[in-house]
Amino acid sequence: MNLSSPILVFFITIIVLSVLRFLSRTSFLHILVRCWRSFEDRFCAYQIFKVPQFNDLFQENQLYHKVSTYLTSLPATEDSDFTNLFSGSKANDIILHLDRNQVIRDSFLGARVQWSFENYCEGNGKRTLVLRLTKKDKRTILRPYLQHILSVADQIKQKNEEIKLFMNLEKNPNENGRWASVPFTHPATMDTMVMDGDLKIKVKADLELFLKSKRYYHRLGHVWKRSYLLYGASGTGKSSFIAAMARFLSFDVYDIDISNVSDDSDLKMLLLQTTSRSVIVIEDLDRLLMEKPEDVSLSGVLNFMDGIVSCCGEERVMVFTMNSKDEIDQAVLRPGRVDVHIQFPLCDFSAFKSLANNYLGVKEHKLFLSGRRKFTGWRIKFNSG
Ligand SMILES: Nc1ncnc2c1ncn2[C@@H]1O[C@H](COP(=O)(O)OP(=O)(O)OP(=O)(O)O)[C@@H](O)[C@H]1O
Repeated sequence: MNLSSPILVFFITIIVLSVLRFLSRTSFLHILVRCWRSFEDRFCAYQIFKVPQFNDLFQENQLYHKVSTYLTSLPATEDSDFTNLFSGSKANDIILHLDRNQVIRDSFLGARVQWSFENYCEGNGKRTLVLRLTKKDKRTILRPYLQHILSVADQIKQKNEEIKLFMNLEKNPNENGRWASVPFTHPATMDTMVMDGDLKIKVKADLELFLKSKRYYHRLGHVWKRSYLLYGASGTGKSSFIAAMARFLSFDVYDIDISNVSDDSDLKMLLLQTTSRSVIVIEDLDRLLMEKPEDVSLSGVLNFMDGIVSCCGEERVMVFTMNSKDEIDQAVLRPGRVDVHIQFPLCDFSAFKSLANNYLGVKEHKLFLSGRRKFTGWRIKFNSG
């Protein structure tokens, strides 16, 4: 035995005595609790409410909607032990939805995260999505991860081309908001619209330019919106053209029924509850302005058209229809309020032949006169941009 052995024994004895003293003061359970707490302290949680609390507008949280779309697309949802099945808007379409308290794991840039659907108000089904991740990863991945989710959800929406028609059916808001939605199934597209070919190209180019002009609008300090006036006699294809525009843009349609609007602030609230990337429609604006309804004032309508209150959302196309704009005060249609005017003429013979071809597959008929196809009466006027 050399000299270091007694010193070693001395130190080992001291350590053993200290551990015994520590254990005599602290029960094993306490140690376990401490370990668990320090493990839990590493995590943080974020809640995404379906309808934000204290939101009098009952406006659905778009982040909730997009995160649900994203989670539904993950293979982990299919692998989950308990998943709800729903039919989709298309035939034979099946949608998976996680059940309450089921957990789904995902990873992003090497970090692991965990999602769960939870009810924050037992009984009435108010739902929230909870994201859990470590505090260490929070700083580096939270924002990029959420941005990633938003862009994946947008891509899924575009791929599915599933657009919705929203209608304001009742005057009083309820828990689900002011808008009721159904899948938008109007069959009109830019291809099926019968109109002057040049005009169709101009409209498509205008819409495409609008989509790319976010920076331009921001630089000028304008709300990123574009307004169209479609005018012409009844049955000349204005509503079909709105459907074709929505399909071309893959935007949802919000069709405002003024008779279900209780006052100017209700009109504002409806606009606030529309989402970005949408077409907002007021049909028969001329009738509305002539009849001067009691509930909604002219200034309420003009503010709506200016999009003053729409500054909290972006990428909106507003469409107003009229039978005729002759009697309308020019201030209502001034540039900025309405950017593009498109006239829809009565059907001429060449338009009739195209419609017969589109709807009935009749290309030639003995009653059809030969001659060049020329559409007459279509007119487009750009007020701005
Ligand atoms: N230019 C067109 N191209 C394709 N279809 C058209 C055209 N014009 C009219 N139609 C067809 O005629 C029908 C009536 O058209 P639509 O409802 O779009 O007209 P509208 O101008 O909106 O009428 P209203 O002002 O009464 O609402 C639809 O079935 C539509 O498909």
